[in-house]
This record gives sequence, C-alpha cells and structure tokens, in this order.
Amino acid sequence: MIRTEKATKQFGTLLAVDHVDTEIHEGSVFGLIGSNGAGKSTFLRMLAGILAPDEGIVRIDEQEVYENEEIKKRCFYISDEQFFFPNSTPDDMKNYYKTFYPNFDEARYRMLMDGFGLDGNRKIRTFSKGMKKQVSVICGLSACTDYLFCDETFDGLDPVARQTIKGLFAGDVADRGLTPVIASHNLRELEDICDHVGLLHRGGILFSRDLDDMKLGLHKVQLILRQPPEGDPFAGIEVLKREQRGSLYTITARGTREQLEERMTVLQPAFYEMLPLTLEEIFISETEVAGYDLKKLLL
Ligand SMILES: Nc1ncnc2c1ncn2[C@@H]1O[C@H](COP(=O)(O)OP(=O)(O)OP(=O)(O)O)[C@@H](O)[C@H]1O
Repeated sequence: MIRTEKATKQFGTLLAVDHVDTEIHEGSVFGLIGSNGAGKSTFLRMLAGILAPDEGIVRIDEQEVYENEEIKKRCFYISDEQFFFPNSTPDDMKNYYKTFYPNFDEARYRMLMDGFGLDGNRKIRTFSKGMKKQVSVICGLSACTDYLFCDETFDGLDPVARQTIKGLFAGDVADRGLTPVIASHNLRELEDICDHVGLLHRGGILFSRDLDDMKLGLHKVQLILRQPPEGDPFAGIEVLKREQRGSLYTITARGTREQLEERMTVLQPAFYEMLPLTLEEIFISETEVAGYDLKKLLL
C-alpha cells in the first residue's frame, strides 16, 4: 500500500505539493487528476522515489520510498517526458531495465514489441512520439513491478494502442495485483479504468474517493417547477452549480439519489430527471467550487 502523510514539495518559494494525505491500496487503479500546474507530476515523482519530500511521509508498505533501492525495484515510472539513453534502441533500454528489475520478463517484452510492430534494434530517436510512448509502456509492463506510475501515458497514443494498453493494464491488475497510478487530463480514459480518483488542486488534494462513491454522492437534476417558488427551492441542499431558464432548473448538487428524490417529492415539479455525471463534470464542478473557473475568460 502507498501512504502519504502531509507530503510536501517546494521549489523555491513555490509550494508544488501541499501536505497531501492519501492511501492507494494494492490492486486498485488510481487516477490522479487536476488542473494544469496542480502538482500531479511532482506528486507522482515523489511516489516513485525520484523526488524527496521536503516535509511529510511517502511510504510503500511502510517503508520510505526515496533512495530505497528495494522499494524502487518494485516501481516503474513512465514519465511524460520520455526518458531514453542518447542514441539507444528499445533493446538497449530493455537490457538496462533487466539489470535493475529482478522480475523483468523478456519473453513478454518480445511479444509486446512484435505485437505493436516495433523494431527493437532501431534507434528510438527515429521513432514517432506515439511509438516512443509505446516503447516506454512495453518496458513498464515487462518490468513486472508491483506499482506502475504513469504520467499522461495515454497522451499521443492512437485509439487502438490506447485500448490495447488499457486492456493490458486491466489484465495485470486482475492477474498479479498490479497497482497503476495514472495522472491524466483524459478523464474519459480514466473513467474506463480507474476505481479510485484523487483530485489535486493547487498542490492540495481536494478529494480522494472511489469513483462509484463519487458518482453516488453528486447528481445533476433537471426539473420544471409548476409555479415560481417562494424562496430558494433548494435551500438546505449543497448546490455546486445552478442554471435557470424560466421554470426549467438544472442543478448539480451533493447528496444521494434518495436525498434528492425526497426534495423532489416536496417540490412536486411538473417534471424531473436525474442525470448521471461524468468524471469530467465532477472535475469541473469540484474545481469551480475551489475557485478554478476559466469560463470567466470567455465572457
Ligand atoms: N523542477 C521544477 N522547478 C521549479 N518549479 C517546478 C519544477 N517542477 C514543477 N514545478 C512547478 O510545480 C508546480 C506543479 O507542477 P507539476 O508539473 O507537478 O504540475 P502538473 O499537475 O503535472 O501540471 P500539468 O497538468 O500542467 O502537467 C508548477 O507550478 C510547476 O511550475
């Protein structure tokens, strides 16, 4: 299990990660989401033991991660800025990783390289952006580590490669309890594979929850009121977003389906419907509440 307590990273006076507490359980798929500059890459690099926290604790199975070789052998980090030795081929990288990762599976590496149609002897610098990503992911999956840290890994991959890699991740989670931690802006992608999501905003964690629970605790309701209400029809409910066009209201509110249905029974609307929220809508609502609203630039 990964556990952080008040994990903090500062660059000069800039607080990139601000006292973050979180737990990531084995065999779960953890999605790390957040606005640009929120601290996702920095946090991921702390989890992978690349950056030391300035304050707080970053532990895997109760051991500090930074400069801990035994723990690092159980973690593979796929950076958003691809890392390859100058002039190297995929096979060179594979040989390097083989010396570090005790469970590196060469047969799997070969099978995946062939499957993706990649030449292990070609210089990586001659590969396209997406092909370089594929090489990183293939090395990451072949290293057979317990934890896989992915920074914008699906970015730049074509839809077939994305689906295939998502399937490979899911297979490793089911077969050998792999724990992927994936930072991404592609929330639709995350929604497919993650069971837990942490939202970082300005270095701090806004929430960290099961995706299903998150969806059960936030709803969008559209309703038409028969008569103009006296006072606020939603008083007592935590409404994150509200729009009104005549008698048609659309609200995004916290609460269970049952709690909101109860309010509908009191309001007796001419019509109402509860709409499921996507992860993208949840992200926008929660970050707007935290003061991140770029829509104002459009006005
Ligand atoms: N090496 C560094 N030196 C100075 N500041 C840094 C460094 N790395 C990151 N930062 C700053 O830390 C903050 C968090 O950056 P980080 O890359 O972790 O954000 P992010 O959530 O991954 O962003 P994005 O979604 O845009 O990739 C930013 O303000 C960034 O400028």
